[in-house]
Amino acid sequence: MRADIAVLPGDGIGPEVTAAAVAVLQAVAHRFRHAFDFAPHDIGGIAIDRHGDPLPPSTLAACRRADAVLLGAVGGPQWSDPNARVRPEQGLLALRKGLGLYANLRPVRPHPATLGAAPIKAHLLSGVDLVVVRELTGGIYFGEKTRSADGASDLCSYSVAEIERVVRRACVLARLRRGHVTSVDKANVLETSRLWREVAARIARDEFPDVTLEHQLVDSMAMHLLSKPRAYDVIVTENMFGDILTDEASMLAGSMGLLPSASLGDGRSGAPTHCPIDSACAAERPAMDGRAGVSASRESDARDGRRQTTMGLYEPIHGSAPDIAGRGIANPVGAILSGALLLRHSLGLEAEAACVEQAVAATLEAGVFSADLAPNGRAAGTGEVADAVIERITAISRVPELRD
Ligand SMILES: NC(=O)c1ccc[n+]([C@@H]2O[C@H](COP(=O)([O-])OP(=O)(O)OC[C@H]3O[C@@H](n4cnc5c(N)ncnc54)[C@H](O)[C@@H]3O)[C@@H](O)[C@H]2O)c1
Ligand SMILES: CC(C)[C@H](C(=O)O)[C@@H](O)C(=O)O
Ligand SMILES: [Mg+2]
Repeated sequence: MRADIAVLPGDGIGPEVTAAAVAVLQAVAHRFRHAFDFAPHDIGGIAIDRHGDPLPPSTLAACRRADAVLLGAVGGPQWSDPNARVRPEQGLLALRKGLGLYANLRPVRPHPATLGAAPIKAHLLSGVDLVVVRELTGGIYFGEKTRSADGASDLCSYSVAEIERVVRRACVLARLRRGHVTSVDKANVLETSRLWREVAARIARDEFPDVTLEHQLVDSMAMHLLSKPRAYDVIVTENMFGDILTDEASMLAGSMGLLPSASLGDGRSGAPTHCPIDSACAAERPAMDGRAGVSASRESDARDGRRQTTMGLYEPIHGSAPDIAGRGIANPVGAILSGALLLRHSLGLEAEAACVEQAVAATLEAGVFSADLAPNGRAAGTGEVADAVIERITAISRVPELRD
């Protein structure tokens, strides 16, 4: 297969983890005889420095043309002056909005080998397997912002249609997992949350009678996520709650550096609407330790009849980590697993995606840990972790069921 992948390394550790993810995707292309073209483009702080714009029109146009976009991270102290006219983060938000990527999937499946790095008791973590579906192009992030001498405001608004489409995505995903959706809101205080709850309840009742929906207030959700994380399957929530809850959820896995994400819309403009999550949902399952394996994913292919793919943006959930940038010590696993999601959701390459996920799992099992996971032990650098994954891609691809 030929594929054009736009690569947006961004700032801080973004270029370091993106280079690792690209190296892994190149190894996949080599092993499975694909031709992936990687074209770098500026976004974020570096784009402000070079173009005066955190999302230059040339970057957005290249992303629109590409089959998929791989992004590192944006931001950093040099662009964080509160009075700055433009900020790196605006580039990322404009990209998500510009590409219509309203559903952000953030799978959380702690690997047994990294449980020791998590600040939560290990017995609470084994078997945790959840996906947060974060609404990504609405809410307070995109409402009108005002600032005057005596105050400031950020408007939070949601339309019915914005809530319907993301809740539908979550329900479709749940249907192919354990059939359970937790909708998170703040309906005891916010009007947008009361609408969210009403719409979520209607969609689940009318369109997904086979899915169990529960509602949870975001403050107590933050607590339950740590005290009973195994209770959750699919969590759907608005933009800002999803941002905060997923950084919290990274502590279930052991590090911010471990979690990948896929941001999806309805496909290219003009293309028929379909749900890429249909085919990808079961495939979220092997994300960290390969327990469900390739055969489960192939079963899902068979159910779907054919692979469904869509353009998407793939990025680790972490930021530019200015405190460790430039030292070659960042954990590239979140970026590498984002590359696996890219193979699955945008290129329809399930066996290749599972191969990357299994190679990451085998790397962690072998104790190849970056500094965030091995504070007192011998830590592997960013490139060493990537090399270890690449080595295992070759080894895993000798397993008969993974041969193409
Ligand atoms: N998607 C994105 O581009 C994105 C996401 C979050 C934050 N940011 C930006 O990043 C900048 C820094 O934000 P922050 O410090 O709040 O969050 P951060 O995610 O950059 O870092 C939080 C902590 O996690 C650690 N960390 C993050 N990723 C890691 C990795 N791969 N390996 C090892 N350790 C890792 C960092 O060292 C830091 O201690 C800000 O400008 C923020 O806006 C960007
Ligand atoms: C950098 C920032 C705009 C971004 C967000 O809040 O969406 C980040 O925190 C994330 O989680 O991707
Ligand atoms: Mg965030």
